[in-house]
Amino acid sequence: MTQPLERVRVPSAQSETMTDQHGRSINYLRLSITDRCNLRCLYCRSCEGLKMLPHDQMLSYEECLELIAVASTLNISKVRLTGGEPFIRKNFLHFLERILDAHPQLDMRLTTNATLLGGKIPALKKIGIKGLNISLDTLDRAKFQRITGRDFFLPVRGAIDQCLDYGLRIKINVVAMKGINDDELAAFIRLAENQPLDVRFIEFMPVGEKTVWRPDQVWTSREILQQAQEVVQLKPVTESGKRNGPARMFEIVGGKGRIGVISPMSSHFCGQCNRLRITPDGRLRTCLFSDKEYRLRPILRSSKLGREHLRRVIIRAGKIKPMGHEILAAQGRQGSVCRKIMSAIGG
Ligand SMILES: Nc1nc2c(ncn2[C@@H]2O[C@H](COP(=O)(O)OP(=O)(O)OP(=O)(O)O)[C@@H](O)[C@H]2O)c(=O)[nH]1
Ligand SMILES: C[S@@+](CC[C@H](N)C(=O)[O-])C[C@H]1O[C@@H](n2cnc3c(N)ncnc32)[C@H](O)[C@@H]1O
Ligand code: SF4
Ligand code: SF4
Repeated sequence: MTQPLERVRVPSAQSETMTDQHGRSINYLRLSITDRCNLRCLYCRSCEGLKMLPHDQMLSYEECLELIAVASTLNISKVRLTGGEPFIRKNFLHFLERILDAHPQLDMRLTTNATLLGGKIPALKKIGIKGLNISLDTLDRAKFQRITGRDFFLPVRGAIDQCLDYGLRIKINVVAMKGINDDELAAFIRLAENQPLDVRFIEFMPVGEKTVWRPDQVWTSREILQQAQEVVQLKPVTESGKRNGPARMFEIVGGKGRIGVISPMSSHFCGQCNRLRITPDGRLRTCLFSDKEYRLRPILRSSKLGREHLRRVIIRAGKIKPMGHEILAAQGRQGSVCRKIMSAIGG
């Protein structure tokens, strides 16, 4: 249950670490810079007739920079840029440069479908990007077209090889779906065995009111790991120090890369959740699964309300961040857990 915002006390220190009512430290922001995408992935935004945000409702790069500046005063040390497809937004590379110029210490990450990466990899490297999370749910060209609605498998596959040539660290995100890509486990394992990259299988989540998700399509992490162990020997990666996120990673004995699982459906990691999300129209979403959002854009655009006000709203909202698995449990096993679609949240 959430508390009304006005009852939450906010300390007035200039730089502070955010901790929520469950004792979770918040130090990671996922900033979605667009709801637009050149793919139509069936698990994310397959529905026809999607309404896109008008441009004037999307945060400008200046407003995003202001948000990142405010986040850095709250000891947010990691910012992931996502979308929609972030590379679809004009002057995105220049925006990345501006972020790193202003915040050289920031751990800045990107999640992309890699369709538009071709030719940009040397520039990314020069800007100081060390790695990319790339979505790829199949190693088969025809199936790629069936899942994403577009025939862009070859450019994506090429971009992954080019990233590796340039020494960028690659994590491949595979949405694990029974009846769709569960016949490709061995092929993905071979990819991680032969290349120095991570392949992470994400359990299919029922996000978006028109989701095509069905419970019988969830290919669980437990099943994936059991099946993987029939193909290769796996050694759990034990995290030294603080937990780095929801993925559980495994080395492939004798291989170059690793495989991992992200299990939002079967073994929730909400107790360690350290993240906030900002939607492209500047709404703070404190949990992926909760449609409760806090409108930051009017504050950013106000001539009267300043940075301190923005900080306070973020701190107050962060304080009452929900436990997403409780929302999922309350929703039952049939429908979607939240109304907004993934491409409008950022994953
Ligand atoms: N339910 C839930 N799913 C998440 C959360 N974070 C990530 N995921 C899922 O995992 C996917 C992969 O996330 P990425 O964008 O690659 O980011 P990440 O897992 O934080 O990546 P790293 O920081 O590299 O570990 C997301 O798109 C979501 O589908 C979370 O907080 N809650
Ligand atoms: C919304 S996309 C945005 C970034 C970029 N367009 C991409 O695909 O990497 C971020 C991540 O969300 C994941 N995702 C989208 N819908 C999902 C769902 N229903 N269940 C699990 N993961 C999902 C995608 O696989 C992707 O890795
Ligand atoms: S998962 Fe990414 S690439 Fe696929 S439709 Fe969603 S936003 Fe686009
Ligand atoms: S479901 Fe919500 S609380 Fe749980 S890990 Fe995801 S964002 Fe965090």
